[in-house]
Amino acid sequence: MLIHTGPQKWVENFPIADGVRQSPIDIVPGQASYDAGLKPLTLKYDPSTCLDILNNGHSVQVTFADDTDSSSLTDGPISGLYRLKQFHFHWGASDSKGSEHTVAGTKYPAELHLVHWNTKYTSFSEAASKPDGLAVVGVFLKIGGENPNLQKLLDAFDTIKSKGKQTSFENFDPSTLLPGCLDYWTYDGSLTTPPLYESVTWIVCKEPISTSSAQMAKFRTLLFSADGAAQDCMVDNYRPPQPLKGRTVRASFK
Ligand SMILES: NS(=O)(=O)c1cccc(F)c1
Ligand SMILES: [Zn+2]
Repeated sequence: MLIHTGPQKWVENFPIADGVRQSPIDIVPGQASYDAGLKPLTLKYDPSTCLDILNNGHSVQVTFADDTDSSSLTDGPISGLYRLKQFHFHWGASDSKGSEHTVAGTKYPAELHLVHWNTKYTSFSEAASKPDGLAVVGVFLKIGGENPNLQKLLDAFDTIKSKGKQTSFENFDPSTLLPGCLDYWTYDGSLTTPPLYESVTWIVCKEPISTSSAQMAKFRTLLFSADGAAQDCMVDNYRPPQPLKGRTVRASFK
């Protein structure tokens, strides 16, 4: 029988799970502080840096070449240049849940995370444990029309169904997964999966992108389990909101 070691168990091996800047959080728009000093996000992605798509046993991840500044995040709430390393998703067993961040208690069916690391450090691995090491752009997915850009990812899922499978995935432009409006909330947080490092400047877009219910069903055909093991559907791979512990959430918009 299958034993799920969920988020409630993580504190035993990762005590930082009870830390002061854990993610995700519930974003309450009425309590966010508008900051006129926040710049618009500058996201410059080069599709030729896209390498492969992977089932890593807890999500589906698209990985990028990060040996140059070709795909980068600048401005917004950060200083310096952060390079895109990967993007991945979190989703639920049904369309009623799945996002990690919530907005005034509202859960979205899924959430996209675009993970960038600060080039003041020499690598993602070095940056991942530093307080200003990472910047993750979060984008909510809501049920609406079919998303043709998302479909390009979904079409690769049959070849990466089980844990550890990966396949080449080239010339994908992640900016096609961004909403038209890049208004955002930002706060200091953490990785939402172990090791839960408190190293992330979170940048959560206010505007969701669309996906269809059928496309969400495709996410749920992926497996947590490896080939040959008992099939365990990859669903509910989201951590619930964590205590704010006095943090301020700033808004880039009124
Ligand atoms: N879900 S997340 O906080 O974006 C994340 C978790 C683990 C590693 C990573 F690079 C990003
Ligand atoms: Zn994530």
